[in-house]
Parts: sequence; structure tokens; C-alpha cells
Amino acid sequence: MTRHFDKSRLPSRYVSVGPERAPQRSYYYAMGIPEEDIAKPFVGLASAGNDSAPCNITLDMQADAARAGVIAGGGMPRRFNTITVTDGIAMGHQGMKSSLVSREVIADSVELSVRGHCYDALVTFAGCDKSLPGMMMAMLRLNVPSIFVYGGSILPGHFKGDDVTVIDVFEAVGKHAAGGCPLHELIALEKVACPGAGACGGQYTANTMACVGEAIGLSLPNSNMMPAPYPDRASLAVAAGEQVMALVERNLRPRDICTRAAFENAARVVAATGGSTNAALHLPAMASEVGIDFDLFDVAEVFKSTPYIADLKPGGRYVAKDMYEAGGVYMLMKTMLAEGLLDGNCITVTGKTLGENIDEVTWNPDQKVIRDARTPITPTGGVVGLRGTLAPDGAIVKVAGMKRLRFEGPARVFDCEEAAFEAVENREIAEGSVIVIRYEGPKGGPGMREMLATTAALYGQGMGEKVALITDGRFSGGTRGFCIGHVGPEAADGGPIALIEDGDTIRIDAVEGTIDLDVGEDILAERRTRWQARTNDYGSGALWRYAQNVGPAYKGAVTHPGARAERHVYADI
Ligand SMILES: CC(C)(O)[C@@H](O)C(=O)O
Ligand SMILES: [Mg+2]
Repeated sequence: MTRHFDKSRLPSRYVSVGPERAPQRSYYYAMGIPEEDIAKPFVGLASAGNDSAPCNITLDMQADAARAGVIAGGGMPRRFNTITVTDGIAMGHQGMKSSLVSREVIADSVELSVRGHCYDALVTFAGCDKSLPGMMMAMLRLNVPSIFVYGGSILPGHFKGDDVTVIDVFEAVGKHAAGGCPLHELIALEKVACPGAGACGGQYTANTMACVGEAIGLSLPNSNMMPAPYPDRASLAVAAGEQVMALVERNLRPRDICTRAAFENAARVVAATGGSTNAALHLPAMASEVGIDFDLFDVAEVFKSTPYIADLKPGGRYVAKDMYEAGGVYMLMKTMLAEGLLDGNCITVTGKTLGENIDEVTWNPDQKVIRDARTPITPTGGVVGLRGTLAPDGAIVKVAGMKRLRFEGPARVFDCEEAAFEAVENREIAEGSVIVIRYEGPKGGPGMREMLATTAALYGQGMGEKVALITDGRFSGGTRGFCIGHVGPEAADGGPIALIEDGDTIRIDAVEGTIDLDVGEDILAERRTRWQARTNDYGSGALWRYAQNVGPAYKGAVTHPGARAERHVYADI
């Protein structure tokens, strides 16, 4: 395809046009790039590829495949890499404090690489929880024509006749501690649960954010659900590379795509799939990059009127591969649009509207993963926002697949996850208790740890539905049970969660959307006079810096003011 691009209006003119840029061009000649290619638009291919986990190991290959598409579309591909922190490996120890912080570092590193080298467009490749929103945040921040590519999910493992994922291993740890799973069985399971490349297989955080990528319009239709090991991922990457050049020609940018209606579409798809509570953090963070106020309460408002449709783990039965075979996110959105649950007018990276993309999909009645939106699994309630005296700044709970939606019980308070985990392992938690894990918020942790090790241990012991757990930290997309996260204001900021004492009555109602601490005002006022702010152990480095800058969870736990100063938009320089 021959396209003509006017380089004088593209950012790359700053490094490649004019006699004063001869030194910069020398570097390009050094890399074997001929003169006519230096004259083309530069396209950053941002890969989160590395050896740290199976989610990331195919990303460089996919980014490299996209080069051919960029070249065919008339551009010059420039691959670069960023870091990741893999939750599954960081889980259950201090390493998890680096996870959410990595989202900001990923966004910042992509921003700096693109700004520094003046790339005109961007295709991003991510495979793990924080790299997905991190990449999309960078795309929105930079606002150059961009496409997001998810590296794809892992295939399910097979154990004793069932499909399994890494969550089964986390839960088996709890079962083992409770005497319900012999060590040899745990070891046999750990060896087969993750059979190759790709991100964790259920509707956990990575797959949830992959669905967001398509629903919000930043990914090509039905590209993200294809499992990572499938060879066709290479052609998807080529298509993304080629399509981004069409976006450059048309000057269609992420902020044209990610309107408020697009964010609402994305939130609906999260709830309809019983997706990860982390989406209630990442969507506000992404919206802040666009200058749209779309906080936890806006997300929760959308959740309230969204039926739970896709039968996916952890609440349901199927994994991402099944979702792909059933027709993917677009099959889900087909039935949602038909029921008026989506705004079909939002523009997407195809250059067409979401509705036009959906028109190209035929409804498949012969699959079991995605229900018709008229006959959902439950009429609402994949994920529910909460607010009340215990959480004036809100909280979030995933109720997909849960039988019990109300809980009242005495508090059992812990000031860090390790202390709570130890009590769970030692079976010291009484049935009916509300476990409180605090000082784990964005600032307090710092880093708002995800607490799958503790919640899965509870579930594995059969206590998942017999206790509730509340925290100013977060949960995995794989967490099951009555687990309420993102409680705000966080304990480090002196929120009500900091004032809870053992035995206080806590009431949670996921039908009404409330979370309350049953302690009188006067008692709380007295406790506040005794309360002392706690410091965490991080006095320097990235975690310290994050704690200094981070905002509240309900606004996405971000570290900068977001898109307010429009004149700083990179693509408009
Ligand atoms: C390890 C998991 C399952 O990936 C988790 O980090 C999540 O948030 O879903
Ligand atoms: Mg996670």
C-alpha cells in the first residue's frame, strides 16, 4: 500500500528533518536505515517482553512481527522494551508492593522513550496485569495514533480431568495447609497448571484489561482473546502494524477514541464478564490521562445496571481460550449492544464505530460461555461498588458466582498482609469474622498489594464464604469470596479503617452497595485522638517516590495530575 505522509506535521521531524539534524540521521544510518526510510513516520513498537513470566515471553516476537505491517503501511518500525512486574510471582510477599508502582513506571518509560525519540505512532504489546493499563495509559498520555495488542492468554492446564489455572494452585496451598490436599498432589498440580506462554487463564486482571482494550476501542476487534501460543497471533500483530499507519494517515488518536462513553462501554464489559476488581482502579487511571473524571463511583454506577453474562472463572466455569472459541469480546458485545447496554457510536482503531465493527459479527447460539444478554447469569452484579461509614471514598467487591451478598460480623484486625496470612495458615480466624488488613493502601503499603495468597488460602480451607475480608489494598482478578478492596480513605491517611478495633461490628451489603462500621461517633472521635500515622519501611527509591506522589485508590492511584494541561500533549508539539 502506498501512502503519502507529510512528515513536516509529525513529531519525528524534530529528529530527522533539516541540516541541523545530520547527527541524529547518522545514528539511523548506523543502524542500516536508508535515507528514504528515515523520511517515513517513525512507529514505536513498545514491548513488555522479557523472561520474567509466561505472560511476557511471546511479546517480543509479536512486536517484531508487527514490523512487517508498519513497513507495508509506509512507516518505519522502532521497537523498544519496558519492564514488568508479574503479580503471580510477586504475590504473597514484599515483592507485590512493586506491582502497581510498575504500572506507572511502564507508562512513564513508554512516554519518555516516545517523547525522547519523537515517534509519530505507537503499537504497544503487553501481557500481564499492570503492563496492559500501563501501555494504554501511555497511549492516552502521548495521544499519538496508537493500537494496543494483548499478548494473549495461557491455555488451561489439565488436572484430574478438569481445566485448571494458577488460581487452583494458590487455592491448593490453602487446602494443603488445612490438611485437605497432600503435598504430592500440590506438587503434581503446580507442574501442570500453567502449560506454556500467556497470561493467567481466567477472567483475571490481564484478561479483564484485554477485554477493556477491545471495548474501549484501542485494540483491533477480537484480537485480544486469541491465546498466546496460537501462531495466528503473528498475523494479528502484522495487522496492528499496518492499521496504525492508517490511523496516522487519518490522524485518528487515542483521545478521539476514549471518550466518556467509551469508558462506560469498557466498564460494562468488565461487569458483564465478572472481571477483575482491579479494573475499578485502572479505568479511572486511564481516564485521568484523558482528562475525564471517571472514578470508582462512576465505574460502580455502570456496574449497577449491567447483567453478568459471560460464565468465566473465577466466578464461573470457563477460561479465556473458551471465550475466544465462543467468539470473543465482540460476540459478548454483540448481545450487549442489542440490549442497549453499549454505545455503538464510539469510534475505534478500525476507523469505524464500535457498532459498525459489531455488525460484522454473527451471533453464535451454539456456545455456552456467553449468554444472550436477555437471559443473563444474574441480572446485575458481576462487580459491585460500596460506600458507607467505613469507606467514605468507596470500596469494591466481586460478587460474580457468590451465593451470599450480605455479611455482618466482628472485626479481626491486622496491620499488614503477612500477619493476616499467618493467622489464616494457623486457622486462627473464627467463622463469621470480618478480617481487616490495613496499612496496605497505595501510600501506606506502599503500593496497594494484591492479596491473592491470603484470599486463596481462605478459599482453599473452605472459609471463602464463611468470613469476609476488607482491606485498603487490592485483590487478584482470581480472588473469590467476600473480599472487599480499595477501602478509602486508606489507613495511612487516617481513614475510618485505621480506627477499627478487634470485635467492632462491620456490616457489608453488596445488594445495597454499603459498607459500615457499627461504632458510635464519640468512640471513633476518641480513638482518633489516640491514632498515630504509621510510616512504612521504604525511605528511598521507587516505592518511596510512589508513596509521596500517589493519589487515592478511587481515582486510580495515579502519581500525576493527569491530562489537564493540553498544551503539553506530546503529539501537538
Ligand atoms: C496472578 C493473577 C491471577 O494474574 C492476578 O495477579 C490477577 O490480578 O488476576
Ligand atoms: Mg494482579
